[in-house]
Amino acid sequence: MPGLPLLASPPPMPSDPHDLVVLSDVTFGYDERPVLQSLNVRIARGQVTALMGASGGGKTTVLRLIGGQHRAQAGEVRFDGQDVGQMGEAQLYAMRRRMGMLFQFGALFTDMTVFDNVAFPLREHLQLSEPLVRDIVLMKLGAVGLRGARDLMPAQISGGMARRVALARAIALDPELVMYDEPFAGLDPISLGISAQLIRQLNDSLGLTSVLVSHDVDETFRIADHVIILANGGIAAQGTPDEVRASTDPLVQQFVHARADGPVRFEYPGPSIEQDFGVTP
Ligand SMILES: Nc1ncnc2c1ncn2[C@@H]1O[C@H](COP(=O)(O)OP(=O)(O)OP(=O)(O)O)[C@@H](O)[C@H]1O
Repeated sequence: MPGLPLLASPPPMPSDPHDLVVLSDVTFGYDERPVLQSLNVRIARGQVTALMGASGGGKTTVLRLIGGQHRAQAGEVRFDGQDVGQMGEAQLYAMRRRMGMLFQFGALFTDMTVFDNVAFPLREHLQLSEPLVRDIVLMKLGAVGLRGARDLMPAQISGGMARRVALARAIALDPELVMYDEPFAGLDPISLGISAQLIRQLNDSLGLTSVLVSHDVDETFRIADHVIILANGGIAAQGTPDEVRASTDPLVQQFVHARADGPVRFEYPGPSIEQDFGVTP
C-alpha cells in the first residue's frame, strides 16, 4: 500500500508438527517492489485458516508461495516439513498432488459434462478403471450435493453450482490441503452461504486443511478457525474471528467494518486538489 511502512510479522514460533504449512521470515516481491516482508504464517492441520486484507496485500502471493509457483527471496516455506523452495520439478509435482486449488472463477472445461470435469484429474493423474473413476466422481459430486447434475454441461448450471463442481474437482484426488482464492466472488448471498458452509463441512468430514482467501468478512468469520489479516507486507492481526474482531488496530477495524477511509486510503496519493485545479488555499 503506498505511503505506509511495511509491517513486520510476529517472530516465528518453534516448529509444531500440527502445522501443515509454515512460512518463516518470508520476503517476496515482484521486480523491485516488496509485497511480503519477513512474513511468518502457520497453517494448522485440520483447520480453516482465512487470509484476509485489503486488495494487493499479498494474499494470492502467499498461496503461490505455498504451491511453489513462486519461490521466497528470503526465508522459507515448508509444506509438511519439506522446504518448498528447495524442491525440484518432480518433488513440486508430487507436492501439488497433495493440494487442491480452487481459484476465483474455478473455470470448468465448457465442452465437458459435470461428470467429466470432476473425472479429469483422476484420469490425468491415476491409472484407475472406469468403474472406479465413476464411483469416486459420484462420491465427490455427492459431497457437494450435485450427484444428480452429473450429465449437465457447464452452460446448463448456475454460477453457484459451477463453483461447487469446481470444488468437487479440487477434492477429486483427496488432497490434504485445499486452497481457495476468493471462492465467493460474484455469488449471490444464498450461494455464498452454501459455498461457505460446504468449505467448512468438507474440511471437517474429509479431514482437510483449508486456506481461504476472501473479502467477505461475515461469511469468512463464520467458518474460519483462524483469521490472518495481511497488510503492508506483514500481519496486521491474527487469531480467532472473535479475537480479530476485537482488535483495536485502526487498519483491522477499517477492514472488519468495511470503512471506506482509514489507514488504507480511498484516495490514491497524488497532487493536491489545489495543485490540480489551481485553487489557492
Ligand atoms: N505477476 C505479477 N507481477 C507483478 N506484480 C504482481 C504480480 N502478481 C501480483 N502483483 C502485485 O503484487 C501485489 C500483491 O498481489 P496479490 O495478488 O498477492 O494481492 P492480493 O492480496 O491477493 O490482492 P487481491 O485481493 O486484489 O486479489 C499487488 O500489488 C499486485 O499488483
